[in-house]
Amino acid sequence: MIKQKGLLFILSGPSGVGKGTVRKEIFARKPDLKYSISMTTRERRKGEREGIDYYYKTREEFETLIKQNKLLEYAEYVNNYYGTPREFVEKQLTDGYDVFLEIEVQGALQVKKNFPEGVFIFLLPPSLEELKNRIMHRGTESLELVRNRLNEAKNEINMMDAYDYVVVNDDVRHAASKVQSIIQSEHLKRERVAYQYKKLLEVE
Ligand SMILES: Nc1nc2c(ncn2[C@@H]2O[C@H](COP(=O)(O)OP(=O)(O)O)[C@@H](O)[C@H]2O)c(=O)[nH]1
Ligand SMILES: Nc1ncnc2c1ncn2[C@@H]1O[C@H](COP(=O)(O)OP(=O)(O)O)[C@@H](O)[C@H]1O
Repeated sequence: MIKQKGLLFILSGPSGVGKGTVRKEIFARKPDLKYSISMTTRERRKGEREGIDYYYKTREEFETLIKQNKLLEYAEYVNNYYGTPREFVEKQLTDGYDVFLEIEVQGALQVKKNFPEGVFIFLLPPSLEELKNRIMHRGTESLELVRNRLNEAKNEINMMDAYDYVVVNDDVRHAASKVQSIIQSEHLKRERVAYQYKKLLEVE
């Protein structure tokens, strides 16, 4: 029997909406999914670990990876590069595993171009006011950066139509459950299509 390819899920949305938080909640539940660890040129934060949170690269190393076409997508975000390793994702999908990306909007739109069969999930804040609170409470940004990020968020929210699903991140556990339901329902959808196709062949 031919092994079915895995599905690719992309969780994206504006900065500060809670992508990282929701992703961690989903993975704490030990789902049957492979998380794609990104590469970045940003400094390693306290508590972060190489190969668990990110693969940390110099700008030079990252630019070599770009030239060698080793990234499925990449984006420059607040003066740092972030990108998804192509080989890991393709290998897991071919081996039949589902892969989960948590990336910003520019990168998600690149994946959409190259990988339209992916399942694109947009995480939306309950309101812009709440988004501002979340960015400020995270405390890693100056007031000017908060303002820039909010303006950027408005442009990013306009890209929502390009996505298959929208999930409001009102409560972390609730949002994580909604994303898990989407994953389940995409599997059911695929099984149904496969079943109908098999039936069709039987009739012939
Ligand atoms: N395009 C792209 N974005 C990524 C990737 N990995 C992480 N990001 C996004 O980069 C942004 C900054 O991430 P990070 O520096 O960890 O800070 P955070 O704002 O605390 O999550 C977040 O929106 C992440 O979702 C990637 O591989 N590609
Ligand atoms: N549902 C939520 N309710 C309240 N605060 C949240 C929620 N989701 C995330 N946060 C908080 O918002 C801030 C931004 O979350 P983070 O996961 O870093 O966002 P992103 O990865 O999208 O930039 C963090 O301080 C996080 O604890």
